[in-house]
Amino acid sequence: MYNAYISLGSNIGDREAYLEKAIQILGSHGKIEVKRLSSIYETEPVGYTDQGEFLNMVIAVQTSLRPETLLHQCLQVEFDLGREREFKWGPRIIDLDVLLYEQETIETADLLIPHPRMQERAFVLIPLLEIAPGLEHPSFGAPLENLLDEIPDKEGVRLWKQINGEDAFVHSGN
Ligand SMILES: Nc1ncnc2c1ncn2[C@@H]1O[C@H](COP(=O)(O)OP(=O)(O)OP(=O)(O)O)[C@@H](O)[C@H]1O
Ligand SMILES: Nc1nc2c(c(=O)[nH]1)N=C(CO)CN2
Repeated sequence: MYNAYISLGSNIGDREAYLEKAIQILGSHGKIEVKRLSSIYETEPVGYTDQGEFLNMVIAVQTSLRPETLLHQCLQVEFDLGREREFKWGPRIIDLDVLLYEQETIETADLLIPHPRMQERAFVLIPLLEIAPGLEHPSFGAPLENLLDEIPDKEGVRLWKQINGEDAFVHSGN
């Protein structure tokens, strides 16, 4: 089994329901076990800023799937929930990114791990550190805490809903 971290984001419609459904679907095929859930954070949009606030969270999973297949499962969840790709960094009902897969670095045409922008995104690092304190970034060889310290503006990430561990949402096989 391999350990991986996945970030989720939504800024259209019933944002919390989309996060919840995405986690349910991901865990429903039996190959991905959701081990930990961060709290949900409400976050100001980064990049393209003329859009609504996001809900963001990070989950820790254990899986027998290799990274490419894990990515495909994530893209399938986006498809199942009806995501339409409008434009890069634009509004979306659901977005799933594979942040880390063990301590591997992967660079293929379709998949970059660690996620290439995770180190500059407080909306990723804050929930990730909540469930995985002490984790190191495989490429920089630096603790994620240090990378978060280097991000100047973190006020745009606010705790929205505290999640208490494993039984917060129904997941893994349901
Ligand atoms: N680690 C990764 N996790 C998710 N998608 C990835 C990853 N590495 C590469 N990709 C590719 O990125 C594509 C998804 O891009 P998408 O439109 O969701 O980007 P975005 O969410 O708008 O921007 P960003 O990548 O900055 O979060 C996927 O089709 C996938 O092939
Ligand atoms: N706050 C926030 N901003 C974003 C997000 C996101 O999930 N949260 N996702 C983006 C593209 O992946 C671009 N900007």
